[in-house]
Amino acid sequence: MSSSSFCWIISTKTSSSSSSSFQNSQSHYLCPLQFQSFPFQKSTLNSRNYLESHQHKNPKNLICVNSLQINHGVDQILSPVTPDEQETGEIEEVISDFEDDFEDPVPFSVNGESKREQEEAEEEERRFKLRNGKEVLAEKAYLVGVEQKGVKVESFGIEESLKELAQLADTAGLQVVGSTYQKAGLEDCIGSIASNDNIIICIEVQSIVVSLFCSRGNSLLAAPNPRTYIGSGKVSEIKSAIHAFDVETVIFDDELSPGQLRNLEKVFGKDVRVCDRTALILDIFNQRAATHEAALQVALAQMEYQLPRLTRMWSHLERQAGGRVKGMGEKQIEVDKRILRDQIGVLKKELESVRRHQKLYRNRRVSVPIPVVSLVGYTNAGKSTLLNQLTGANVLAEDRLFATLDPTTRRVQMKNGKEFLLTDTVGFIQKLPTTLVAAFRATLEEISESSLLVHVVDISHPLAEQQIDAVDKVLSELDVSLIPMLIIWNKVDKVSDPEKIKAEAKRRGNVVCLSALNGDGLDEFCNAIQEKLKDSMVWVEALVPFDKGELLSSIHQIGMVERTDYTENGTLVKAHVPLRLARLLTPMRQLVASL
Ligand SMILES: Nc1nc2c(ncn2[C@@H]2O[C@H](COP(=O)(O)OP(=O)(O)OP(=O)(O)O)[C@@H](O)[C@H]2O)c(=O)[nH]1
Ligand SMILES: [Mg+2]
Repeated sequence: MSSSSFCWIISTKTSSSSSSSFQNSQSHYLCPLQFQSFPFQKSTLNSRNYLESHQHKNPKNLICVNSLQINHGVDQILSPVTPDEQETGEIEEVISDFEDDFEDPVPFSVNGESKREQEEAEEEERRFKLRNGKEVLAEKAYLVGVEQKGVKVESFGIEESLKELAQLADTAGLQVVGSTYQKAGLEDCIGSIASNDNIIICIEVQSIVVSLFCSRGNSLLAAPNPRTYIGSGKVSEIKSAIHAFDVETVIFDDELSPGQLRNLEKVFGKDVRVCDRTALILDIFNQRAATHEAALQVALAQMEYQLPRLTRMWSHLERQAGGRVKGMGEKQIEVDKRILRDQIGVLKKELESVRRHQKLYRNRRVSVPIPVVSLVGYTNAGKSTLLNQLTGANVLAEDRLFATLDPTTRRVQMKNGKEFLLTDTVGFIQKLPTTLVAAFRATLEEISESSLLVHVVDISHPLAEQQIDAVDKVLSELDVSLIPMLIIWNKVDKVSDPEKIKAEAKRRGNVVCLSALNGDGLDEFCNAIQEKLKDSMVWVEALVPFDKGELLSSIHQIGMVERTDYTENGTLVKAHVPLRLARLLTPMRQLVASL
């Protein structure tokens, strides 16, 4: 084993003081380690990708230990051992200490070369993604997040937020090649070995490579850096990642100021696009907008986002003029901003006219006073699946973020013949950009005009509670707090203990468990809707003349009739009805009073 064990130190310093300090102290460690130094890799990159890009080994033989574990990682793996202990079993035991974080190692391939080639081909194949029905080569994206000191992580942790950002990037058709974040307390985690350095240590033990990696760039950010949002160590780390993986887009998990965006673009170079979560979401919305109204809303939101960020023209002009030509650039940028402002004005007018049209349509619908129930919830919670299941609609429902952008309304007929309208609309997400909420305000107006909100929760999601908080936050911005709400715990078929979840739902009240996918719990859902709607209805007693038969059937269809008596002047009805129907019945209610 000793003959096959060696260590790679990837260090920011050339032949590396870290390598020699490591080498000096290694004689009594595990086995004689051979060192190979690679200058200026400075990242907490996924070491599998790093080694893959440098073609050292079949990367499937890598085991990665993340930077948090490096403290005990170095000590344990490189702890002094006697020659007798240099047996496989001993080594395996060391490795198994980390097994929670290890990926299953794949046996080393004898035919490593061809396997790697095949994997490279597969990797290249995976880069082809469908975008607007066309196959395109996915851009390579690198994700960056920041966990700020003192800011209570009230909802999503930084790792979960980055995971979601990766899903968003995938939805946008990008290929995520790595990610990093800035967090507290890692600066001394590799102690004397790399006190001034960023290093990745990879140790091959038999056919398995254990890789330890750490970066000084992980130091704590007390507050976002006003110039670059992240610290300078992190900036250099990302630059290295850009080189190592040929990154084309760097995506930040938080909204960057125009200045930060500009500075980062300068540092990372002209071939790298820098964007933030907001721009990524806008891009997804742009790809997915199916109706004219949605397309206009997204275009408007994109332009408003771009206006303060117009930077490209600067550098383009500077290059053309062979240096910074202040007056010229300023003039051009002002011209560009004016053009953009004009376009925004045109879009706003067009959008207004589309909305007027929509409102007319909605008002026509209001004249049939069927209660409107709106589905709201986190993206991917199952809203469209529920609408499809209840109404036989064919709304696109898929395991992707933001599958739905445009509202769809369908009539639901319950078993007892009662009816309501169910509206499915755009899902919410944490850190939803305010520009986007504003742009979609008109779409979301549907929500504010409904009699009941149904908050659909994916209860099988590990972050269900945090998603609920994120949805409540957006709803509070929409001023819909007066509308009654029913909570649905969807995807109960996916949880490990459905009975426990159902018992908890019962204990809380106001919560219905169901599976929109297989239809379990739909009857309870409809009953709960009816109960809730009744709460939002008003009690009326009206004498409906015989020639107003259609009103009587509306009362039966959408209201809850307690009693009917036939008199010689018409039908005396006592019922709960939606407010709008109650208004239509006003003259007939007065007739009762005069009886
Ligand atoms: N197992 C299981 N999967 C479900 C259930 N409901 C929905 N899904 C799946 O969850 C994914 C998302 O469903 P959608 O209905 O598109 O979710 P959505 O809330 O409309 O999402 P957006 O339109 O993105 O806001 C799809 O793959 C569905 O098949 C359920 O009850 N059980
Ligand atoms: Mg949907």
